[in-house]
Amino acid sequence: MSTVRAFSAPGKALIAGGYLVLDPAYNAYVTALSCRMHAVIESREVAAKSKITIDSPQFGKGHWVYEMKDEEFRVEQVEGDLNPFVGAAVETILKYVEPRESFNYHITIYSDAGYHTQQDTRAVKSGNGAKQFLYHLEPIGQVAKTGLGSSAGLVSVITGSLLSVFKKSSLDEIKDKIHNLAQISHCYAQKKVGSGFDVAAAIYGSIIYRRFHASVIDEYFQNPKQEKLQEIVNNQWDFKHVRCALPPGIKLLMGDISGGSETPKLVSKVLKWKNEDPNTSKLLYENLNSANMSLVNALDQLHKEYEENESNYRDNLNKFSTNSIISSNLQSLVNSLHDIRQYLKKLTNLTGADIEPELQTILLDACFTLPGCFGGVVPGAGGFDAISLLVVESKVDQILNQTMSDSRFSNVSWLNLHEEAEGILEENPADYKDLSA
Ligand SMILES: Nc1ncnc2c1ncn2[C@@H]1O[C@H](COP(=O)(O)OP(=O)(O)OP(=O)(O)O)[C@@H](O)[C@H]1O
Ligand SMILES: C[C@@](O)(CCOP(=O)(O)O)CC(=O)O
Repeated sequence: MSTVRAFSAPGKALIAGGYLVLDPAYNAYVTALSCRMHAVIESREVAAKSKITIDSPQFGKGHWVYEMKDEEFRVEQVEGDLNPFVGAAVETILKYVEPRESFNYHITIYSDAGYHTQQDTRAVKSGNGAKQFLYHLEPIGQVAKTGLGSSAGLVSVITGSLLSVFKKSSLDEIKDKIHNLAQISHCYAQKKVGSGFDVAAAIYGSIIYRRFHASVIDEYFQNPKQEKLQEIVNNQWDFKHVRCALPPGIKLLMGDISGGSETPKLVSKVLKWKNEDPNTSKLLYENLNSANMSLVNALDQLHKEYEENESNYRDNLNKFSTNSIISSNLQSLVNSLHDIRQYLKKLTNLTGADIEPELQTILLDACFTLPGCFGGVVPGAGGFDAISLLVVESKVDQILNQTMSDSRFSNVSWLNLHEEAEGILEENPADYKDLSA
């Protein structure tokens, strides 16, 4: 195997399951996106001390060096500002692998344009033209993010690339271990055990996801010993990640509202209300979950319809986009998106958290009148960040044109993104040459 290898992992949109995904009782529907995080890893001549260097050349001060200190596999950062996600990924992997031989790995990170604002950037293409990335002047912490899960992608590609080279393995052989390690590192960097759907999507791609129990990771945080880490990472975790993808001809269209939301604040309001009113919240969660599962079921039925009779399926999509007859499976898709919104709106009113605020309600209602639109939701934690629509693929250009001259959509920027259902992948290192010059 060559000494240079490259990996990429996708960003995500949580289409159904916001808030519920924090509870291992419920399933969520997560779509992996064409916006990906990349890592190119190279083994360099070993110096006096074993070390790992990480460069993120698209951002100011994007340079971090970590040295391994002793037989305890302790790591010390010797260059660069604090980056908790990079630090946690490096530290955790070294503790897990316990490398006995000296090493000197150099990782270069590249992130696709969709993760961050595109203002004040310069585009740089790789030598063979296969990849293009935007370069910012500011350090990463000062560049506005879009909420597609850059930290989950980052931790996943660092973990994936390092474990692949230390174990001299292909990704498929060690994917579950990469997942477990990345979840632990991501939680450690965030100082809390979250639902983990963003890391799971970075590793496994588009998935129906049910979270692991927080105790799996808490156990290690309480006893952060090497043996404990190895035991936990090597165990089979009790969580669900079933591959999924949108049915053919149906596209996810994401619109950026650039309003910004503070997810932790929204989550703490919802959890406070849930504790204070367990009966009402239980009923609402159950109803919201039924609507989420109706969406999953409608998408599944549409896949089946396509497999059974493709021309009939395509005909139904065409009829829907010309506002004529609507097939029962497409009607279920429309109904489920509508129901999800009703319950999210209820959650908004009961908790006081701006999950589907009035402005988003007006916008989503307007979207529903667009040609070929099945409906849409506020993805993830909701708020003023973004909207996600499901639309007939062949109508996308018409939607983009029509909304350009319609004042109801004046604060929406349609994102140049689509579903790319694949999780972490090995890439061709030649595609990243001459980028960081
Ligand atoms: N290209 C990158 N290079 C280096 N560090 C990065 C890069 N992208 C993200 N990070 C790290 O991840 C942090 C952002 O993570 P955070 O979880 O706040 O946002 P996100 O994952 O993009 O969005 P969200 O969690 O809302 O989906 C940055 O401050 C930085 O530490
Ligand atoms: C509200 C929550 O369920 C989803 C947050 O999703 P996002 O980061 O807004 O895509 C919280 C979580 O699962 O981390």
